[in-house]
Amino acid sequence: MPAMRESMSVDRRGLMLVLSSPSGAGKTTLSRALLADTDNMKMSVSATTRPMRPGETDGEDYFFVEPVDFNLMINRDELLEHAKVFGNYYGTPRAAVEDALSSGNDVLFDIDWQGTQQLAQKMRDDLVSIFILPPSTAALEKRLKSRAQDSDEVVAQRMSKASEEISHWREYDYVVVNDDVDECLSEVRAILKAERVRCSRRTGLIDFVSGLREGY
Ligand SMILES: Nc1nc2c(ncn2[C@@H]2O[C@H](COP(=O)(O)OP(=O)(O)O)[C@@H](O)[C@H]2O)c(=O)[nH]1
Ligand SMILES: Nc1ncnc2c1ncn2[C@@H]1O[C@H](COP(=O)(O)OP(=O)(O)O)[C@@H](O)[C@H]1O
Repeated sequence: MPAMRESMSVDRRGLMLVLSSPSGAGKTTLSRALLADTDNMKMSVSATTRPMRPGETDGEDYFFVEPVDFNLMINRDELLEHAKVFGNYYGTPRAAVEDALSSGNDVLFDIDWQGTQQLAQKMRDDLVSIFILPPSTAALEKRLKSRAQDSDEVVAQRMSKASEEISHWREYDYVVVNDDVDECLSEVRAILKAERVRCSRRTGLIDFVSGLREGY
C-alpha cells in the first residue's frame, strides 16, 4: 500500500514537482524515496551530455547523449527546458511530461534553477517547486565526498557552485532543509498532498459538486 495514495473521486490535471538543490544536498535520495511509495507519479528522465557515473543506467537515470544529438533535440523543440550545468548539457524531453500531466499523473523533476525558471515561464500553473538546502556547508561537502561518485576535482567544482545555486532559493514555492532525511521526506509529501487538491488542478470538481447538489 503506497504511503501516498489519493482518492480519485475527482479528476485532476497532473502537476510538475521540481526538486532543486546544490549538488549533494539530497535530490536523488529524496526522489527515489518519494517515488517508491507514491501513486500517480513518475520521474522525468532528463537527457544529458554528462558522462555516466558508476551504477547509473542509460534510459533510467538519464538519457546519455552526445552533444550533437542534444543540439538536435533542441532544434526539434523536443525539450521542455534545457541548461548548461557544470559544463555539461541537461534537458527535459517534452513528450513524456505533456502526456503525463494531461492524464492526471504527476511528474517529479530533479533539475537546476535555470530549468525551473524556464518551466515557471512556460507552465507556471502546473509547477510546484521545492528547493532543498543542506543543514550546513560542512555536511554538504561530507555528503558529496561520501557519495564517492565524483573525483575530488568535481567535488571541489560543485562545492564552489553551491553558493550561487543556493542564491536562487527565493524563486521556489517551498524550501526544505534536508537534515534528517525522513523528516524532510515527510515535508515534501505534505506539500505534494496539499498541491494535489488545489482547486485549480481539479478539472472534475464542477461536475462532482453539481452531482452532489443534485442529490439534495
Ligand atoms: N535544467 C536542468 N537541470 C538538470 C536536468 N537534469 C539534471 N539537472 C541538474 O544538473 C545538476 C547536475 O546533476 P547531476 O550531474 O545528476 O549531479 P548531482 O546533482 O550531483 O546528482 C543538478 O543540479 C541537477 O538538478 C535537466 O533536465 N534540466
Ligand atoms: N539527510 C541526509 N543525511 C545524510 N546523508 C544524506 C542525507 N540525504 C542524502 N544523503 C547522502 O548524501 C549524498 C548525496 O545525496 P544525493 O541524493 O546524491 O544528492 P543530489 O542528488 O542532490 O546530488 C548521498 O550519499 C546520500 O546518501
